[in-house]
Amino acid sequence: MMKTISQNKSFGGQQGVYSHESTETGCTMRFGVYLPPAAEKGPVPVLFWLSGLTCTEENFIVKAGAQRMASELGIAIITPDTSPRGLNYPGDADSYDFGVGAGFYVDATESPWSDGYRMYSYITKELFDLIANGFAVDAARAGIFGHSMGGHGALTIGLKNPDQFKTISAFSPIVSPTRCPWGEKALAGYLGSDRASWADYDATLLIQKHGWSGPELLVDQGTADQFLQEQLKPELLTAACNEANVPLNLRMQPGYDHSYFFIATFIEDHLRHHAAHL
Ligand SMILES: N[C@@H](CCC(=O)N[C@@H](CSC=O)C(=O)NCC(=O)O)C(=O)O
Repeated sequence: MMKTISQNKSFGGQQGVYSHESTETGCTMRFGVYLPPAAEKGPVPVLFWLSGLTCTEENFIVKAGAQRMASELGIAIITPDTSPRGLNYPGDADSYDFGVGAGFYVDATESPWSDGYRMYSYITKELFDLIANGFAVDAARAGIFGHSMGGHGALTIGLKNPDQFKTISAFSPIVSPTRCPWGEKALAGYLGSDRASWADYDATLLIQKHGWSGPELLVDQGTADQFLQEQLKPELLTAACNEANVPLNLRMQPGYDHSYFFIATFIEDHLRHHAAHL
């Protein structure tokens, strides 16, 4: 059963926040839904936004400034949380890059995480179905985008589910979690030490394996991003796309950092990109 936390009129549409009891994560999950005015007349295309480390459903809603353009383009935006909350596994709140706020959009296989840290299935099945059946959206016209850890989530989920998500874009994504400290910590913790099992959650390896025949991948990356060299490594995405003949529009944006100020600057381009292909 879904509960309404808040509903606010925004640019003629409505920004809502809701909660529900999730069977995938075994806890109460919150998510945001922006519905443009066009949704009053019929189902609209829908974008799933995946946020980064430390975020809840709220960061994008209050910082990205996406509602004005989503209203104009007639597109809905769904903003899930980034992990289960309240499960209280030992150590789950000890660090910002693992556990609470850091689900990495995987289905964990290691105990105790495997019980509730099922963000891959949560997004692709449970939340997707809830949105498709509970809101005025056309689930056959869905896209996915995200930031940092959420950019990794958008790339990996989109690449693995091209029939479900027709368009993909990302801001400052972790492109290869098997080759950066954030990713190695998360994948080892959630999936165990066998690196072979990590490949299914690495966008560069998924591109090698499956390719991508949808519209070009749009990726924005700030050159002044504090995580650029150690964690994000967009050059690995370029190499994978070149090898697999996957169309990539990687835009290096001079002077921009990792923050939502950067996201807010270029969010319009991403929304237009998705709207043009959905
Ligand atoms: N606390 C950490 C970094 C936290 C951080 O920068 N989180 C980003 C996403 S990073 C990759 O997934 C974020 O979106 N934060 C929320 C916000 O509203 O800015 C540190 O200090 O290093």
